[in-house]
Amino acid sequence: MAGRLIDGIWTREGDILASEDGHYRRQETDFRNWISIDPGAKFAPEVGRYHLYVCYACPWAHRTLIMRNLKGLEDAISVSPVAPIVNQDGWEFTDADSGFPDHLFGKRYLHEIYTLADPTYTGRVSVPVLWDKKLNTIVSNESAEIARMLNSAFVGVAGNDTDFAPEALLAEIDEVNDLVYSKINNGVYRCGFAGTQTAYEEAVTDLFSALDTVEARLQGSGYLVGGQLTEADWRLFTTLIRFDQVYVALFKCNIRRIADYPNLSALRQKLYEHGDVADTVKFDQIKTHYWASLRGVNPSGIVPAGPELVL
Ligand SMILES: N[C@@H](CCC(=O)N[C@@H](CS)C(=O)NCC(=O)O)C(=O)O
Repeated sequence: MAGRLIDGIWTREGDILASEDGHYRRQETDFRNWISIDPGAKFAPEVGRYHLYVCYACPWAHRTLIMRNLKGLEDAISVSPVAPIVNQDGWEFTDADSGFPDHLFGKRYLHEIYTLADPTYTGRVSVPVLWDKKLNTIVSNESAEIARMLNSAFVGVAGNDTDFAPEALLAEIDEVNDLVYSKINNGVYRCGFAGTQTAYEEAVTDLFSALDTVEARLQGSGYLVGGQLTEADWRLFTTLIRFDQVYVALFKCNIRRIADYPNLSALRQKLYEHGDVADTVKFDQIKTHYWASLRGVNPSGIVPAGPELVL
């Protein structure tokens, strides 16, 4: 999207699409610290210390919003969502009246938050970002790791101590997460941002064969791992909820819809209705973000009226 920071200076670029060989590759993230209960840890789990910068449209940021919600961490960890449309200057805040202010610093762009943490930062400016108000720096901008920390590091601090990544199931959760990440969560982007017919066909075949695999895996208990609700289900959910509304048409993920898979539809419905999770799903922002921002795949920026939302 838009651009990136080079030695702390925002540099405009075109849309992120495929590499020269036609395949889309997601870049590794840079801030990889962990909040930990270990005595003497640099980042300790304290109420009111951390802040999440997110975009409601983003499936990666969505994981962290869901975990914050599931664990009852709303009062412990504050949030500033960026506006859903990305322009040439990257993710942007608005004034309070327009609904997307930076509650901590009143900045205009997310890249200014990255340079507060590291004035010479080089790299992509992505959401989510977990910010430490005490040390004034970024703890992490890797959603998988932020979600794990929110699940595991706030025991006794969180309003709800349900463990979505229990030790006994961890190996299997990680194994399912790997498949879901590479073929489904990131798989839809590999379809949408493919630059050649071959790269697209490879991605779309991988995507639908992985959807078939998880559909079969859900048969019986309705959950992916251990017959119980785990992080693996939540990580699949953020793609499922966007799929029929966006990915089918915009990213050409159109062999089948999630509505055509009974077990995946049931999981999508069940998780959407779980607790207050529906509050983290903002369909208007999801549609606006994808259709109006990703001009490389939708040059007009027109947001389609459909499909009808059946949930
Ligand atoms: N590895 C990151 C990826 C996050 C990511 O790609 N977020 C997108 C929004 S959906 C973003 O901010 N992209 C901006 C960019 O890469 O320039 C994570 O999972 O946290």
